[in-house]
Amino acid sequence: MRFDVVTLFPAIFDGYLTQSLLDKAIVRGLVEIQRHNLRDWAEDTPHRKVDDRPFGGGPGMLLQVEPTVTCVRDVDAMCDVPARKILLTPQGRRLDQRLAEDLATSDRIMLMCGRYEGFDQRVLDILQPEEISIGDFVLNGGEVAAMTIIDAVVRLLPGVLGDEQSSLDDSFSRGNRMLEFPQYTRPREFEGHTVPDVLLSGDHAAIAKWRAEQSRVKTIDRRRDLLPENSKPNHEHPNQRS
Ligand SMILES: N#Cc1c(-c2ccc3ccn(Cc4cccnc4)c3c2)n[nH]c1N
Repeated sequence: MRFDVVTLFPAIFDGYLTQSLLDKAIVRGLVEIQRHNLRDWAEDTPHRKVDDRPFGGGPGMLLQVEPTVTCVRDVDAMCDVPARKILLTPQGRRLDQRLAEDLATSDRIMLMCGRYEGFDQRVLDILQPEEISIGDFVLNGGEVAAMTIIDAVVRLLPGVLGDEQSSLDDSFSRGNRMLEFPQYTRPREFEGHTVPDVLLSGDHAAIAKWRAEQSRVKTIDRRRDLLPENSKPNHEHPNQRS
């Protein structure tokens, strides 16, 4: 899979791209991530300006339609595989595991990271990107959301996680809508806190039963909405692909 990230701050991704799981996936050719600085498409070259004040007044600045549309079209054309265009915005469809799994089926994804107050509306009208939000809180730009999407998607790609780390049993993965059971490792005791005896018993049936019960109790306590009898579909955003 290839990701193309359009951003005013490509350097934000430097540390992220060298973290082990992603770095290994890149080295193994399982994923490719290309960054594109929107300022490289600025018409006003001395100041590389790509933003301006909103018509009709209001706070802040908007990213202008001309450099953005030109950039996205140029980036899309850099590779034969057309990119699935995703625009990060607080107004987008909420990212969840189901959407991450859908995104993981794409061969190429372009992540459009805005800043300031976002993009001129004509960027959305012309390019028709899918709009995705990572949650009901306000960030300063799309870059953190883009990294979140890359993180959630790359771990789902075949071969990225070893079998022992399979994402299949994760909370939320592939329809699994239960929170994870508590986990323990060495030492067996720390400051008087011990490991549940069942986990040391070697009785795999009893361990499985205990873990299932722990997941159920935790889910009821914290995320009753995840239980099948309470689940509601995550309605697709109006401009979301089916
Ligand atoms: N995805 C996602 C997001 C964002 C987000 C994404 C892109 C941009 C570009 C600019 N801002 C600031 C901004 C502030 C106020 C109004 N509109 C925009 C962004 C916020 N915030 N929260 C999310 N879950």
